[in-house]
Amino acid sequence: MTQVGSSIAGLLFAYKMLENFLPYEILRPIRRKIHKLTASFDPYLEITIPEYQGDGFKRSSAYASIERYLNIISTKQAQCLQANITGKTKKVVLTMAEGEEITDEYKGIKLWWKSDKITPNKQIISMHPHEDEKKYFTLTFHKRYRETVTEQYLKHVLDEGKAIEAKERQRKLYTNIKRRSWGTQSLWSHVVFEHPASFDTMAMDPLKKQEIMDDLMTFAKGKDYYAKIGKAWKRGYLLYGPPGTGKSTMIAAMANLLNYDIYDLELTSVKDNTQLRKLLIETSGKSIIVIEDIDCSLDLTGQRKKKKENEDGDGDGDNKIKIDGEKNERSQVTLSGLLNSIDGLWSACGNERIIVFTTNHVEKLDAALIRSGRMDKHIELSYCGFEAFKVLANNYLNIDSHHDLFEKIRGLLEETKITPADVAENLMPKSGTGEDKESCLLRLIEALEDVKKKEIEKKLKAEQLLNKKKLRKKLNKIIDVVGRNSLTKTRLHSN
Ligand SMILES: Nc1ncnc2c1ncn2[C@@H]1O[C@H](COP(=O)(O)OP(=O)(O)OP(=O)(O)O)[C@@H](O)[C@H]1O
Repeated sequence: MTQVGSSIAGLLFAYKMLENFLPYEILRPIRRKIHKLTASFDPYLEITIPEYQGDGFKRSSAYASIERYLNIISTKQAQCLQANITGKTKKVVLTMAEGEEITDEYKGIKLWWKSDKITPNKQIISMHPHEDEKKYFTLTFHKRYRETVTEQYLKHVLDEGKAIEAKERQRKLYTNIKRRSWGTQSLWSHVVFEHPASFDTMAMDPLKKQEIMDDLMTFAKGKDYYAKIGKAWKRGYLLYGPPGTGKSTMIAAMANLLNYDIYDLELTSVKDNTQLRKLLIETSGKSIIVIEDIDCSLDLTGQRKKKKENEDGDGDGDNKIKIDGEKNERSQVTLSGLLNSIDGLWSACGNERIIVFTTNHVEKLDAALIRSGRMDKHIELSYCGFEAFKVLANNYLNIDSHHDLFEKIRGLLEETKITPADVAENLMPKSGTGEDKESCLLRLIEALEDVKKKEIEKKLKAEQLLNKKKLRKKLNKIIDVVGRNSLTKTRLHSN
């Protein structure tokens, strides 16, 4: 035993010496051999998770997830931490420093994690892209727990790490910008998505709001359910209503609730159906694909348009999108192309995606576009009611339940059609004027009374116009009858 021990010690010493001269590729197999030799005497097992896998070009996602998981434990345990500043938000993320060891416990099993790195000899030239730093984690545990650790614990660590990653990751807002030449590079460009909208601040009927939130949450948790029923994990929402009723705000609130990215698809910038399909396939999971004002992007007057184009000799059997570019370039995207691309997306890579169409004129949309299965839920966003107003009063003026002017406002809201955007505009205190809550509410009352007056005037005008039309119709009838009578008399006379 003494001899074996001293041989191992000798080998380890020789290995340490070699470490300074040999490149990582040669060191690795030697290291493995030494491990094999020592393992037969060691009751503990070791698993190594390197930062870069395979050809060394791609950072291992397992390493990233484990890093997130260990960050939580190491913040409490490690003696030496490394601070990293992330992204635009300048958030400080603490990770365990190299050489640090921390312990974890799972179902009564004790486990040791160590973060380490190999710094190769700088004099040796290597084509390896990450040569200067070879980080890795080692997990050590007793041999008798091999099964539980490899089959359960590692899965638990990866799942937890992924969940933390999803929570912490910066979400993105992607847009497809119009290009002068339709190149082959990625068609999306992105910025960090940091919209403050939430369902809490959405002004709408609370029951309807809850229903939408429940629907979204059911979808997000529905992975197994969608797999069970054999459907792609996706859901389509159609948001419709007049301008300023919160359609765009709701999309931001949806993304914030689910922690999804947003792909804002500008159809008028898409060259043709092939490019549209490419754009949709390039989108990632956990995302909301948005086509705003779909009635404006796509000529959806269906058959009428087709017929007219055919009459003009310009028809090719489908509706096309117009691009108002410098050369008035015309997009070749068609309605059927859009439908096929959406359906194709689900069959090709349809996991965890939401697609949202918005429109101010739902009646203009082609039935095929908004049928169930494509647009599963239709949500109407309408004029501001009293419940919605209360949310805005709380958002803008911190009035959480009641104010003496509320009753008057309730009455006026019942009689008028005003959008939440207009209500919000009137409730916002003007900067530098030192306006108090009451002044803002009084300004809203004034605006509501103004809207009411205009609506009455409009109604009166419409009534007058209708009466005029009716009168004209009556007069025409009388003239007609009188005319016919005189004609009959003349005929009788001449006979
Ligand atoms: N329901 C709402 N709840 C909270 N704020 C709202 C609501 N509706 C509108 N607003 C406010 O009005 C502004 C404009 O709303 P938004 O852009 O969401 O309306 P929209 O329906 O998408 O309009 P458009 O059809 O013109 O695109 C928002 O910035 C938001 O502050």
